[in-house]
Amino acid sequence: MTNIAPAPALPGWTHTYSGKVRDLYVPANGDDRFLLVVASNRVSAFDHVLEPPIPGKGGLLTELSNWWFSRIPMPNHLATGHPEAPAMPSEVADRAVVSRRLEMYPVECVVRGALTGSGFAEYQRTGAVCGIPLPEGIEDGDLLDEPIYTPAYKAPLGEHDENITFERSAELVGPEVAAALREASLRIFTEARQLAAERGVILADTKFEFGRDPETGELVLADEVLTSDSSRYWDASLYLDAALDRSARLASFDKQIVRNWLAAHWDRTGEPPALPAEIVSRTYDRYRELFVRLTGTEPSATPGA
Ligand SMILES: N#Cc1c(N)ncnc1-c1cnn(CCN2CCOCC2)c1
Repeated sequence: MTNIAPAPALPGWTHTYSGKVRDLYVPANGDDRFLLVVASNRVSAFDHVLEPPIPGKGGLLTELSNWWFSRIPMPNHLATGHPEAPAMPSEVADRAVVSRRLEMYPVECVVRGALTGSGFAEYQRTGAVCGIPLPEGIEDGDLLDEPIYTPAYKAPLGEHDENITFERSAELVGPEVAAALREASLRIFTEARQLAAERGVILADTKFEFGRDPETGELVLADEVLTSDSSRYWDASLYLDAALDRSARLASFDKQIVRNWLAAHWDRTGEPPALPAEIVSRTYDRYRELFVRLTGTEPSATPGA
């Protein structure tokens, strides 16, 4: 994976981890109850972090995730209003959250309302996804009659997550927690899909992460929720236009522009080429379009900020 720029030093916080697109910090005073999750402007595709960053992306996705958190009726990891939460560093205030530090479950809780990507690939190989048998004849991008829960084992950074069966997830986290993860994931997906549909947007699939609060023991929704990085969203009118080819119908509101440009300009050997300015701006515009469609408002942060 491309060497990523070092995470910025933030007063009062110690950098502890960098993923493809996010950086994590713990309080410098050793308080292990909190975590700072900073969304970078980095964009990744084909397991590479690309250059240049997309100005405004981190702030927009953080705002969208927080918008969803406020509409999902279950405990979440945000430490907003916690009397002892450390201060938010002003340098990243528009693209970070101070969160409760949880005991994270090693399960990516994926819910699919349509079949594409790794789920469709597994279906083509086996006729099933995560041990769930599906009818014959499903084509890439087809909507499923009912959403399916298709968990994955959270692989270490740089490795691919591994689709697992529900039974395997129960071996990893215990049967009660596995059932609670499945129930919560399907419930949240169903409600979010309905809200998106009312706005002309198809929520095709998404990935949730949960943890256990060490103080209360409760199940807590963590990470980012229902963003363009953790989900596939399609425009409903395009999806239903049979005159369009598949790629146009499945025009997602995320980095598909980046993937398409890379597919045409990179042979997947060596490091990927830098993205042209036009691709950077068009990608931001797609993130912004989804934000406006779902929330009905413009994102607070602007790319130049
Ligand atoms: N959100 C959140 C959150 C939270 N609220 N509490 C504890 N951990 C996390 C968290 C966020 N991302 N990751 C994956 C990165 N891990 C870093 C360590 O190594 C394994 C991967 C964990």
